[in-house]
Amino acid sequence: MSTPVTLEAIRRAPKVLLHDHLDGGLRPKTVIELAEAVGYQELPSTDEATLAKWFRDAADSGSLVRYLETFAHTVAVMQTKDALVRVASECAQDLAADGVVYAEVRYAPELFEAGGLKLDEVVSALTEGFEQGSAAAESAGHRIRVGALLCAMRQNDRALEIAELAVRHRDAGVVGFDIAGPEDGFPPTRCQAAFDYLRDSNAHFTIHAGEAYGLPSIQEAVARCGTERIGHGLRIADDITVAEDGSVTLGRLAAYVRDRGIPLELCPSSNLQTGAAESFEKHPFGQLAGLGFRVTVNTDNRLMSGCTVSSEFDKLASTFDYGWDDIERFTLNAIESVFLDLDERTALIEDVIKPAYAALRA
Ligand SMILES: O=c1[nH]cnc2c1ncn2[C@H]1C[C@H](O)[C@@H](CO)O1
Ligand SMILES: [Zn+2]
Repeated sequence: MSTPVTLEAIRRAPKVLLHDHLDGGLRPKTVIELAEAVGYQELPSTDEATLAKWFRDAADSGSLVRYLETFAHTVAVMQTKDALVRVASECAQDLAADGVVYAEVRYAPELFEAGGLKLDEVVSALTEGFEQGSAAAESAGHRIRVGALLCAMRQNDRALEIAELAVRHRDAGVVGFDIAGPEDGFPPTRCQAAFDYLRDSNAHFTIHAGEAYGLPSIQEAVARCGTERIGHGLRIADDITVAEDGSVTLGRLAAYVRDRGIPLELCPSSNLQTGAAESFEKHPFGQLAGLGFRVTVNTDNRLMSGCTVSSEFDKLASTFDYGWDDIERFTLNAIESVFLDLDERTALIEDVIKPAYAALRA
């Protein structure tokens, strides 16, 4: 008898997370304690449950720009080395406890300079935190490996500097690069020099595109910048036409993205909050998965969405009636898309993922 697909069983299944923001995943208790330690007075509440609800409600704004305003509070308490180490360590432990075996966690180093830390010190502190957290998780019986993605904020015009930082740290905890922040008005080609530099350096990157802006953003990210993966990318559905008789036609861009197997880092709960999708039922995840796009399941911001990777899988499974075969397929989609070398990927697939899903189906 196959194990029923429940939230509890999904939590025990090995999962791979490609799109999770460090500053969107703090524990509410940690936000409160760090704020107290540095004398930050602007928190909307110092009660854990009230603060957790405040983040979810404020992020549930229907606009990416308003959603992003909530990060002022988490970023404010992440300005010292100790705070960074703690936040990264807890992140690794929380993901491991949720059954994540490999995560690429992203953050923007340029946001953590206000307390006097240099960019390289920020990255070293966070790498130390991820390592500490992974060691603690292993002692608690959950094995996880965390790689960092360095984001440049689209509005700050520091992309090349951050890309160089990512390359400097690529053998020390950093696996790639991304651009984040407001999408409308900040097209990916504004950061073209950074992407050209990364390609010349054989370094990996993904690009947030097709979340708060549509097809032109995805087109630039793929065709001009040469992105390996697309952060969100759900608006690729705008290039898919379904006729009255149910027949489906893909436009050139959608066909290219699907046929090249370009991974989509989908984050349904976040999309509901920013107004990119109306509901789980209407989220393009189901359509894209059905058409053979390389879809993956992600959290984006666990604090702002009150979610985990397991809860996202659970909601998708109940909405689209997915079983273990589907959950394993999305997990394999993710591990095939990571910025790790082939040996490490293969070891995770053969030694961890496949045996676990075979057991769940048995
Ligand atoms: O979904 C998102 N789209 C664009 N930017 C985002 C999203 N979620 C978080 N960010 C921003 C806010 C964070 O401060 C920054 C780096 O993690 O990335
Ligand atoms: Zn994101």
